[in-house]
Amino acid sequence: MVTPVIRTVDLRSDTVTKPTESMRSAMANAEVDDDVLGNDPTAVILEREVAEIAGKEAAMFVPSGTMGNLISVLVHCDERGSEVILGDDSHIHIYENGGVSSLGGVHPRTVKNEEDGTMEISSIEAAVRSPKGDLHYPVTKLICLENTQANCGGRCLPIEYIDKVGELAKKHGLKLHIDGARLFNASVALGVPVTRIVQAADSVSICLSKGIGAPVGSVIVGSKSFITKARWLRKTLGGGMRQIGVLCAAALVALRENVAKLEDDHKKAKILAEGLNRIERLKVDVAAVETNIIYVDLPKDPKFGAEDACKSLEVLGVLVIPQTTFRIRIVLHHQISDSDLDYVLSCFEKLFSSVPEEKA
Ligand SMILES: Cc1ncc(COP(=O)(O)O)c(C=O)c1O
Ligand SMILES: C[C@@H](O)[C@H](N)C(=O)O
Repeated sequence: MVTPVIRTVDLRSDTVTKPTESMRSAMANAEVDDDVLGNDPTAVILEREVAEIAGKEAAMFVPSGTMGNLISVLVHCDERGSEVILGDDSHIHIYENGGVSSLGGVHPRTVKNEEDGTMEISSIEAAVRSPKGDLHYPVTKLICLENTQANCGGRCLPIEYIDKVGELAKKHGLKLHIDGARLFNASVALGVPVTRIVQAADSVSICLSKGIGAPVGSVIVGSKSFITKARWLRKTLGGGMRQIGVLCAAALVALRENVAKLEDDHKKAKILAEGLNRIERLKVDVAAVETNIIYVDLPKDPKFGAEDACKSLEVLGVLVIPQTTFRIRIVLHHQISDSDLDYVLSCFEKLFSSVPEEKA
């Protein structure tokens, strides 16, 4: 008999949040206009606000972080035979369908992501290929970082590190892009303003639809000339949108109301990580939980791996996703309550406190 679901706690990602009442009201009342034929007035307000938050000249709303990264890479890598240096566990390389290559013809040159989300600076420099180099080689145009680094567990890149990569980029005449899908999480966790974190970057893609809970969208920031080129590319990719003020209004509410909630997401993540780590058969690197992402390592039981555990947790109403064969990813967000945490812990205890019955 299937245990009745007592409640549903959705920890699959911070992309699962539902628009708040204040967002829905703002959406309903948004001032709008055609953003292809002119400028949607609410989009203009949002773009100005995010450009100021990031300390960059200009900004542009895009429907997804994937499109934000793609446009940014393609603006910087505007010549055939261009190469981008990025982490081997970066979202651009792993989860964006190889768009930089398949759509942009840009060659990815991966460098190992360390556990803390960085790439060794010496390895980045060794990967740079110069236009004066060997006839066999593509030409490096861009370095991409990711802050926080999602696949390393939401780790924050230190400011000093980003500045050093920026210096390296300048030394070799390269540009620096930051995939800032969870940049607000990094800013809150580091206690450093967004402007300072991205100071060395030529462009940044900032998700509004993740931790701060907008229903849709990201914003890319950079110089005025970067955004002018980006706007053309967005249209080329079919991203020219009409009355986007409906979406931008919700994003403005997210910016103004939800950045302040991120610290609590991080606190909840730490509490849940500590609780899970107390369950004997589970292992969590609690010290590595810097923001809202937790990795839970399961016993290496081929009869009950991450996929099986996620299915069993789903029956209890806890929604999480497998990260690897024996690892589960949990992502906290502002619509998770303290009592949800207690319930999630009880479900993991129910599942893992006893050694599973030999499966028939
Ligand atoms: C680090 C990172 N970058 C980019 C993206 C892409 O954002 P979107 O899902 O809006 O395309 C995501 C996840 O969604 C992400 O986790
Ligand atoms: C899976 C990935 O694309 C998404 N950005 C997430 O973290 O949920």
